[in-house]
Amino acid sequence: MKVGIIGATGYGGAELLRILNSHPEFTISAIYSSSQQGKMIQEHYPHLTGIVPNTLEEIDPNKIAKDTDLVFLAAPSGVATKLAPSLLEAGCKVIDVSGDFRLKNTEDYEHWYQKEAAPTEWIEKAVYCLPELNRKDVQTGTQFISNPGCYPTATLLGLAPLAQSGWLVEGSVIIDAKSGVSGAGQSPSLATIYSELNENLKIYKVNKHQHIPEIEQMLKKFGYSSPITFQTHLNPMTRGIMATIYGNVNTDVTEDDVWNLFSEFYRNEPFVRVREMGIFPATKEVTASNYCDIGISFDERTGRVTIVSVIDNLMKGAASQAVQNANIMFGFEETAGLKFSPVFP
Ligand SMILES: NC(=O)C1=CN([C@@H]2O[C@H](COP(=O)(O)OP(=O)(O)OC[C@H]3O[C@@H](n4cnc5c(N)ncnc54)[C@H](OP(=O)(O)O)[C@@H]3O)[C@@H](O)[C@H]2O)C=CC1
Ligand SMILES: CC(=O)N[C@@H](CCC(=O)OP(=O)(O)O)C(=O)O
Repeated sequence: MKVGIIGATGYGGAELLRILNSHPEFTISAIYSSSQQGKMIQEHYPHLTGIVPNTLEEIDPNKIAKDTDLVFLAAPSGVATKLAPSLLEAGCKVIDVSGDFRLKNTEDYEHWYQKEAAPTEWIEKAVYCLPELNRKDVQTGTQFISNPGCYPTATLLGLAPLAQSGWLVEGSVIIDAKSGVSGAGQSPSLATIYSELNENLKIYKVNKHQHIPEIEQMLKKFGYSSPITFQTHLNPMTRGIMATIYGNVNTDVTEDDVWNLFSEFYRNEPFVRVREMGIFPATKEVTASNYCDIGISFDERTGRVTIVSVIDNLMKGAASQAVQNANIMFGFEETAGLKFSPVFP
């Protein structure tokens, strides 16, 4: 299967290139850039020297549809809104890693992203797929997948077992999340320069993060309908997200119930690893992999469960999850090209 990457010069695009370069089913047929056409990818990313094809091409939807079976869109929000419809109309399959097609309610998108939403007919066509929770929504013939956000991936995988169990007390969920700086992409900003980031810890987008409605949209489907408190922090590290999630459970629930729930829920999931009760994962334990690792503790004094969920934001939070979705879309083994272990230390 021939695949192309739009946004190959970005961090998410570079990870897509690295993964797809050794994928057993997909062959990279073209890489595209809106600003560096004709340049070679190694001029931008020396670590990708040797990858073929290496010349960045202009973005022409009709040509892309001729040259590829599937295109990954890894561009800033607002770009897919304009580009995805023409790629889809030209006959391409598309996986978009931006937030443009995740929210089914266009008013939510416009409120939280402060951008014009895509036309409703295309939003309806987009299948939101966090594989462990939504793989059944991808049918034979699905042409368009909207890849989940990085924070929602960590948060929803952490919360799904409890949210679906019906044990969660409405209104009790609080999520305290931290991300490495690669989550902000490659474009420099004041917040991401070394002198502002190093030896510092900053909370940002307090009660305004654009991933809040995405998390709530899924939680509602699980039967948890209250608004959540969700806060994000910029941590002085390159990769990784840790979502620390708190929620109260009904009074008759025990620690064993919580443990059995999580271990059963993820028993057959190749990319979710639940630690023993009271053992917690660290971000480095998933670096450069498609894993989401989860730790749980139940405090019987407060009736509160603490869940810690870690992912690599560029991998399970973006590129490797997009490849997992591509495997599902084409009916390949879901783990194809993704079975590598994390990099440590
Ligand atoms: N970083 C992360 O951890 C995650 C990112 N995402 C989302 O993935 C997307 C990509 O993120 P990331 O790789 O970090 O971002 P980067 O800023 O690192 O890269 C984005 C790339 O998009 C391309 N681009 C910019 N404008 C346009 C345009 N008008 N048309 C086509 N391409 C354009 C640029 O390449 P060029 O100029 O060569 O075209 C650029 O290299 C974003 O929507 C982001 O929100 C989702 C989950 C996690
Ligand atoms: C550290 C950091 O800045 N992270 C970014 C993640 C953005 C992202 O992935 O954006 P979409 O999923 O909405 O496309 C943020 O918090 O906005």
